[in-house]
Amino acid sequence: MFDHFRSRPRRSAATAPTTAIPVSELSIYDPIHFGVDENGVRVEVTLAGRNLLPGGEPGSGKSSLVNTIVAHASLSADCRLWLFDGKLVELDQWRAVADVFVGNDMDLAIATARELQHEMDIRYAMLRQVGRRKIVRDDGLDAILFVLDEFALYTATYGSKEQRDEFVRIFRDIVARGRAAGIITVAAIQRPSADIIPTSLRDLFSYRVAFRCTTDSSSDIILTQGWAKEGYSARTITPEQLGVGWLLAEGGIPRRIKAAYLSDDDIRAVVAVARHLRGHRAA
Ligand SMILES: Nc1ncnc2c1ncn2[C@@H]1O[C@H](COP(=O)(O)OP(=O)(O)OP(=O)(O)O)[C@@H](O)[C@H]1O
Repeated sequence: MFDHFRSRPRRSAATAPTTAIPVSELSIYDPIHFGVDENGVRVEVTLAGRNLLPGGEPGSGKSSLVNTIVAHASLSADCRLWLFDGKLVELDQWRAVADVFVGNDMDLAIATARELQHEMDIRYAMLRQVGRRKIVRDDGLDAILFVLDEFALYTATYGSKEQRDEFVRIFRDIVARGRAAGIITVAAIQRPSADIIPTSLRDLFSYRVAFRCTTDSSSDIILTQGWAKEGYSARTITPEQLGVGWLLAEGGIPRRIKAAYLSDDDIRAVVAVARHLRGHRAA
């Protein structure tokens, strides 16, 4: 339906050049492998049409989960990668396959977030024209994975107060309205606190993962007030349990998971395949 809007033709393994590594591409509409639960059962999450908030102490495993998600998205020819990496090291390996890559430049972060907001508005206008509410898999319009690692660097650290406020304003709009327009937001948060992630913003993320936290209240800030009292607290995760977290999905009961992990070599290998699938587009 929206074929004229795609700037890049969909490619498949069957139509890829013969020099391409023979691997079939994924779709961002497919479930993403997150890891296993405490019974060893595979945990998969479909992120299309959703937002995800991973939070927890430094070194608890947030970026590793984000890498797993970006890996899936990079192998999905129907997904563009808009990566904001405030620390410039967490997502840097994906730069070669990112459509957009923003580091610690606050002016660029605001301008790029505005661009994404504009893209969202265009998509809403297109949906209105055809009397539809949301973009779906077969519309022929790429989804956008919008990743911020680390969220608070853009909202509480870099730039002036005016810049940070402006960034938060645009970010909130994208998180609130983006899902129907095919924009999936993943925002990683260190040291969760109510001033960094107010409840009204947190609640726009229907999937959340609480990695190790130092207090019940910071665990509840990620999940929802009250879960710690029920026994679902990321405070119980020890520093040795890297990549362990509580996954809360759309109002269900938190599930303890051990996230999958990609080493730097694994990521390099995925990037090599993704470059073929994505036709070497780079940010
Ligand atoms: N699922 C996992 N399995 C095994 N090891 C892991 C896993 N997740 C993370 N680790 C280990 O923990 C280290 C820190 O993880 P990661 O960088 O994801 O933490 P983080 O929460 O993003 O930290 P920061 O907030 O400082 O960026 C990794 O370099 C890796 O060695």
